[in-house]
Amino acid sequence: MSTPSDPTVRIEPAVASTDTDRDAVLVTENLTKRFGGLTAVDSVDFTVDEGELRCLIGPNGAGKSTLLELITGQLSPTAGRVYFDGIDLTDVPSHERIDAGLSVKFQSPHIYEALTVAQNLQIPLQRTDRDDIRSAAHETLEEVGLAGRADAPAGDLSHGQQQRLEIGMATTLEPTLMLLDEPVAGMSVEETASVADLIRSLNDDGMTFVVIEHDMDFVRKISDQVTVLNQGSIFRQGAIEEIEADEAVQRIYLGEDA
Ligand SMILES: Nc1ncnc2c1ncn2[C@@H]1O[C@H](COP(=O)(O)OP(=O)(O)OP(=O)(O)O)[C@@H](O)[C@H]1O
Repeated sequence: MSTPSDPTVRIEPAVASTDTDRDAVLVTENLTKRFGGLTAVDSVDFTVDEGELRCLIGPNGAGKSTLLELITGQLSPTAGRVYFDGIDLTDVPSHERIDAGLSVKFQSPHIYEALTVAQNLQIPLQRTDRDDIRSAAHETLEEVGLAGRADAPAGDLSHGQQQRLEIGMATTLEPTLMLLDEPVAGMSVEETASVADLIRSLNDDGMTFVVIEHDMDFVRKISDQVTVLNQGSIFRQGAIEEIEADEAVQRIYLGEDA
């Protein structure tokens, strides 16, 4: 568990979930979100262990983004709890969850187009206690394959390069868990392959991931374990081969009742 770098951040009381496994990084219990009469996330018990690279898939409107926003704190649940490293974060604001080791990259890039690539990386690094911000930014540029573009305005990068830059910005905080919402949407085959390589290499180095994705070729490249969400509930969980061969999963994607 990362220690909050900001001394003003207090995450207490530290209430361990009864269902938290020793190696579980993320546990949701009975997590529920209603929008009026619509239950977007319905009593979800979702566990991710340390070191996992879990993909979260499901048809449009299944509740994937809502679940992610409940985990990051962008949304408050109607019911249920969110535990991170055994600590109850349900009522902790989202910026404090970042300090606790939870990073998120939303679907559209959130970068500063007028700043250079290196300057963009320096922004999150200022949140850390590192005193070698310039060299840390360059290390990350190497990692995300953008070393040659350090001085280019971020707005000049391709869509795929911007996504890699933003993943790099999130990794500078050395999160315990990285959440990515459709990281390869709108990318070329080559760009998708480079993001897949980056995620795999960060995961090989020990970073835990939850990745929401529709592109099944990409899911196959990066993940062995997949969770399928349908109508707000966990529908299936298992190895990618089993999930793809599951006729009930195929039916929900066709909009048929399973
Ligand atoms: N702020 C909101 N207000 C009302 N309804 C919402 C809100 N956000 C999401 N919903 C509804 O909740 C359900 C789940 O939406 P969500 O975006 O989480 O699904 P998703 O699985 O991420 O879909 P997609 O793959 O299309 O992005 C949908 O029916 C959606 O219309």
